Amino acid sequence: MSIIGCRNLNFSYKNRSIYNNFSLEINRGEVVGLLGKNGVGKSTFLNLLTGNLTPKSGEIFIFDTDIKHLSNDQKSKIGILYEGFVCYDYLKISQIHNLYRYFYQEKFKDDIFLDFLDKLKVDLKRYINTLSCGQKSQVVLALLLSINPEILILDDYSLGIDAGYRSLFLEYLKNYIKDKTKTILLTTHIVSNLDEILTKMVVLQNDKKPIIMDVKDFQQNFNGYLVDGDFRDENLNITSMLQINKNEKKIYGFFELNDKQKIKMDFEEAFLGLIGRY
Ligand SMILES: Nc1ncnc2c1ncn2[C@@H]1O[C@H](COP(=O)(O)OP(=O)(O)OP(=O)(O)O)[C@@H](O)[C@H]1O
Repeated sequence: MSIIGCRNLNFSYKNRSIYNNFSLEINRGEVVGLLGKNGVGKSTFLNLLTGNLTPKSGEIFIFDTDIKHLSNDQKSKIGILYEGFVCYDYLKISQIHNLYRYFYQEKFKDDIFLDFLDKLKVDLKRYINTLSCGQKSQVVLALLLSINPEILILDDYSLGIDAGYRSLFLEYLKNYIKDKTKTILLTTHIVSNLDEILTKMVVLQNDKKPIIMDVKDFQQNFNGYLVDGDFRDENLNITSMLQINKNEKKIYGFFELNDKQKIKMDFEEAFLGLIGRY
């Protein structure tokens, strides 16, 4: 049973088609990155998934249930971070904390929230609207993790947060998914170290079919090579090319070239090799 998915999804904004017969299955325990350049349709997918937008046609399901028919109990097991985090700006951190405790009762994990807030080092009496963008993100992410949802949907979780907090949050996420009962679907523009938690990547591309693959398969089969500046091979399916100078360039793709120098790549470089740098 897939826990999140869509079948033959079609969606357009007026005449700009974003999804064209898009199908996706995410299983329980997977951590899926919905990735791609600005404007390819990442937030749109999350908005379709959460019912904020309605598709032209196709089915969208969560917990194997059409999203139109999700029960309140099913909804309470989903934690969503919207891009730019809609948050109760006019409340103090302590008030929003109490609100969540009251609403989620024993489901709310106080220790997780307080542990995060301790690292944030701000007074709980501060109003949310007096916090910096990154601090607001930290409060919202702490609230989300504290309700311990079965499904976590994070739209651009890295917005405004610094490298230290991002790495702390990734550590928490690793712990959160350890028993393989939780599922995460996230979008982000910061892909460095993402391979530490992602199991699957869904790479959306303008006017092209999305690439859906396991991160391990991507890392094993995607290569980059340093070649001569004038290298050409019409038979190679080169996903992107980076001219370094007149005599050298890097080429990337799902191919093996035994007579060329392979580039040692981290996930970020491989990802840029896949989608191209602009
Ligand atoms: N309400 C709207 N009306 C018309 N076009 C829209 C609307 N919302 C988004 N778009 C367009 O649809 C495309 C997909 O937008 P979306 O926000 O899903 O992209 P994204 O991949 O999340 O982008 P980013 O990485 O910049 O957050 C973009 O080209 C955007 O300009």
